Amino acid sequence: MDEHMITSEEAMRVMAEADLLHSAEDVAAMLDRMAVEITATLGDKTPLVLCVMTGGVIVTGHLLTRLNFPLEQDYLHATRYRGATSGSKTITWLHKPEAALVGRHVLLVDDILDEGYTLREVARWCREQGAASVHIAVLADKQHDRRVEGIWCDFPAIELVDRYVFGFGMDYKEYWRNANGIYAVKGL
Ligand SMILES: O=P(O)(O)OC[C@H]1O[C@H](OP(=O)(O)OP(=O)(O)O)[C@H](O)[C@@H]1O
Ligand code: HPA
Repeated sequence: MDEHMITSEEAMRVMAEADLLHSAEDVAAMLDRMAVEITATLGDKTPLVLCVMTGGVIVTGHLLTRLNFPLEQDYLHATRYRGATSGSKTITWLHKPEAALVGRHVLLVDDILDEGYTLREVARWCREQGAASVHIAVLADKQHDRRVEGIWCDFPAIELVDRYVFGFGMDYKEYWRNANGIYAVKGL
């Protein structure tokens, strides 16, 4: 068993003890607002929306149904936590988009901006590929002073306290990405 894995019984206990920070209704309202802001900025730019897998999959799906303008969709997979609750400083690319980025207005969509290593590297790579612009949208923008230099967020849906969170795409040791809301792990 992977050192970071927990049993489904432990996963049940984590959920039972967790604090609900934002309900599904809160999240929906914040995504509505985010979609309006993205539309104002990118609605006439036919952006290429890139989902940052795995965590970005749920927010990307919910967001896309709120964007009523022409866009293209692709995905990438970059990871640095790999099931742990603290990450390495370097990211591992597991998949790069098929779509050409040259001259495109790219919108990166991810679940959480935490220390920022992941999105900083992904954004740097997009620019290196020739993107005309790179915007970043995240469901959760965690508030603390450990952010790396050179990262930004154009469209944060929710500002979060500095706790380890799960739900709506975010995992606790690979569980509960499916939780319909944002929860904080007890004690973390
Ligand atoms: O701002 P950072 O401190 O870099 O952390 C945020 C990143 O960490 C998580 O991905 P993870 O590495 O867990 O990959 P996964 O989505 O495939 O689980 C999350 O989905 C973000 O991409
Ligand atoms: N929860 C889940 N995944 C994460 C977090 C978090 O708080 N920070 C970075 N990746």
